[in-house]
Amino acid sequence: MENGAQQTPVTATPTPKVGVAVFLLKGSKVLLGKRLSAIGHSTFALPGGHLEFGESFEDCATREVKEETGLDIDKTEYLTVTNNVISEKVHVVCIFMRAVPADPSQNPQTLEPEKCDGWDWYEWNNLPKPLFGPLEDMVQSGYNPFPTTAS
Ligand SMILES: Nc1ncnc2c1ncn2[C@H]1C[C@H](O)[C@@H](COP(=O)(O)OP(=O)(O)OP(=O)(O)O)O1
Ligand SMILES: [Mg+2]
Repeated sequence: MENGAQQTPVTATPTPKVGVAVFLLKGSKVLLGKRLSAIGHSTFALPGGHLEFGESFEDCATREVKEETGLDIDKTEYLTVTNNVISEKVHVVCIFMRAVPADPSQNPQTLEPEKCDGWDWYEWNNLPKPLFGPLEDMVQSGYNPFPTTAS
């Protein structure tokens, strides 16, 4: 959000927000970046952000990945939702989506350097540490974002 129009006044009662995070998958790799935002500082997280008023989950995923990495995505689909009480003041219901890069040769760019240290592809079986709390919880629970291959 650029203009801050939807920001909650500091005096208001905290309310849950809706976040959308995207498992951008390339082969057996996933795109992660080290967060520089206050929430989850120095942890590795998926691209994503807050759902804007009137937006679909798919459009939010497409917009946030483009804003943060410059990448265009394809085959965007809903995966799951988690409820994250991150601190006394931060409660985010996070919608997890899955997508693939529209052009696998396109490299991610660090378009919001104040929010992310840089993007890279990581093997799902060799993820960097520490992961962003909500993502770590999913990994610990055995969650796998990759499509199951037909046997
Ligand atoms: N990888 C993730 N796992 C779980 N929750 C996530 C993940 N990424 C984001 N979220 C949730 C928690 C975040 O507080 C919330 C918003 O994402 P965040 O990256 O902090 O916003 P943003 O600054 O990129 O977007 P905006 O400009 O829309 O506020 O979504
Ligand atoms: Mg973000």
